[in-house]
Amino acid sequence: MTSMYPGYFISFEGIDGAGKSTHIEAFQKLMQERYPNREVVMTREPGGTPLGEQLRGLLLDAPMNLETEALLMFAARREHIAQVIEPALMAGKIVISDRFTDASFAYQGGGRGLSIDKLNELERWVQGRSSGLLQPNLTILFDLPGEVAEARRSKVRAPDKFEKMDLNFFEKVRQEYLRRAKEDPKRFHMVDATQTPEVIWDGLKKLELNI
Ligand SMILES: Nc1ncnc2c1ncn2[C@@H]1O[C@H](COP(=O)(O)OP(=O)(O)OP(=O)(O)O)[C@@H](O)[C@H]1O
Ligand SMILES: Cc1cn([C@H]2C[C@H](O)[C@@H](COP(=O)(O)O)O2)c(=O)[nH]c1=O
Repeated sequence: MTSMYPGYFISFEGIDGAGKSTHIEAFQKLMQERYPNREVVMTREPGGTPLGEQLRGLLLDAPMNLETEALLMFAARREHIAQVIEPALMAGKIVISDRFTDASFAYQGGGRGLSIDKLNELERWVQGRSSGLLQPNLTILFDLPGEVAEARRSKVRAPDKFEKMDLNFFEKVRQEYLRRAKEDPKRFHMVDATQTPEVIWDGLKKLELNI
């Protein structure tokens, strides 16, 4: 929602291995160069606060009930919004978050099958404001077929709980991301992540933002 705060909120999304991390730091630098009078805050979900990072440790490793998982994702998000995102946006900063609520819809909803009504309720609870829902102004979605992402994912580091999921899970996650993007085309910028990193970066550099 563009007019809610003086700042600007950008999220990066995609299935694991789609290529967000490859571009996010360079994108932060690009924003800082382009908008030298604005502070650029880089953060991530789950995480972004000391409590959120503790919850991340649990969420990425411990087996748990699906509703517990969704509630903890939103609990970490509530803290993140209160401590980091909202104060930065109110101060006119640019916030870049590696994942936000679209990931809950995609992973807990699409992937795991939690009802979208329940996710909508949690979203309203955590992000509802008198002027509407706190949402990113821009969401950059790296879209990639599950099998390509699987082949790209690191074989060096041990996979976390989500990265261990099968192709069918990631295809459902991807489809929910695509459904969300179709529902809100003004907010989403789609990246065809099958392209080379150079081509993807050229596209990101050309993005015109209404900051
Ligand atoms: N466009 C690309 N073409 C080929 N390989 C790529 C491309 N983008 C990233 N990679 C490689 O794919 C792997 C996964 O990329 P990256 O870590 O950026 O994904 P990610 O979406 O951030 O994953 P995660 O969400 O699990 O952190 C890395 O080894 C990276 O070098
Ligand atoms: C915010 C959020 C994240 N997830 C999942 C998606 C990823 O598998 C991990 C985070 O790992 P990353 O390397 O930092 O991308 O968490 C989720 O299932 N639901 C969420 O709301």
